[in-house]
Amino acid sequence: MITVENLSKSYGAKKALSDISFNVNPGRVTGFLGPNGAGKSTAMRVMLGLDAPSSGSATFNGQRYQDLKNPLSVVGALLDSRAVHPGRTAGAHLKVMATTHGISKRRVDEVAALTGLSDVLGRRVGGFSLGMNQRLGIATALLGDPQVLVLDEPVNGLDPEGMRWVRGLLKHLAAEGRTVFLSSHLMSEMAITADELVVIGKGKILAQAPIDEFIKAAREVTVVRALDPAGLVHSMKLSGMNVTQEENGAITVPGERAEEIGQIALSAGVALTELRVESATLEDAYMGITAEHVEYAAGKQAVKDNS
Ligand SMILES: Nc1ncnc2c1ncn2[C@@H]1O[C@H](COP(=O)(O)OP(=O)(O)OP(=O)(O)O)[C@@H](O)[C@H]1O
Repeated sequence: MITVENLSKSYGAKKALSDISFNVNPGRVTGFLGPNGAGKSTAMRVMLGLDAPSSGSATFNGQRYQDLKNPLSVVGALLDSRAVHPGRTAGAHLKVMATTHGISKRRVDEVAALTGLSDVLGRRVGGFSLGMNQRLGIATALLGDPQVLVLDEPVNGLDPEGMRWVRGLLKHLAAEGRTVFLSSHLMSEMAITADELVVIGKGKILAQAPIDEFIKAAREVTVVRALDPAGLVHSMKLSGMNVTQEENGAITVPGERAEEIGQIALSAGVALTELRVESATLEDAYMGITAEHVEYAAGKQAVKDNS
């Protein structure tokens, strides 16, 4: 379990994190989503003790990362997969990490096999593709067989097969009861990987919810087409519906209203050619919430400027 409480971080006058609080629970994959510059990497760096918070705290099962006796066996982290010395071989890197943290050499072979790196352990990291670097970063994070994983953009640079592999691995680790926390810009990937979402914008938490609820909260729309659209729109408006006629000829109404529209069409004697409810996607929900945040911020700024 990761607990982030009232965490703030400023770089000079720049507030990268403003009083953020959230929990990341075991047994689930939790996605950390936010636009560029939202504060995801800063939050992860502070959580892992690489940057000091201005105030607040982040703990792993109640302990700060800096206070953990065997950090690699509690928290596995991937922040920048290119941070490994390019002249070192992948095997040497993993062995050094294992030796300095009291982890057996056998575990190096296990994580290499798990991440598909067994055949390239003798190759220098400088010649690795971004995808191979990511695999090495994930192998390093798994070395200590940790209960918690904190991964910044783990699928960055992976091909579709690699992405599928990471997705399967993260779901498997969560199913074993581990806490998995990852950031990603890839909305489609997050939609099929994460169980839970924490959304951040401009250093503030905008939402934390199970991904299904998050998407459900975004607006659904009922789409209808008819042989006599003008007649149907007239009848729908008489019933008090908030109707929009789209340029492509479709008629849309906010919410799930298919049954009511079917009844109205029947009473009006209008034949329907299409009637369906369109659900929001993760991207719709995300764009909605981050756009609202931008509008809100602009409003606040305008008030400030006028005062
Ligand atoms: N060392 C630093 N010095 C000054 N400002 C910083 C520093 N690190 C981050 N920032 C600023 O803090 C804010 C948050 O940055 P951060 O890298 O955490 O965002 P992010 O959500 O990870 O973005 P991205 O998705 O682009 O990686 C940004 O405005 C960034 O410019």
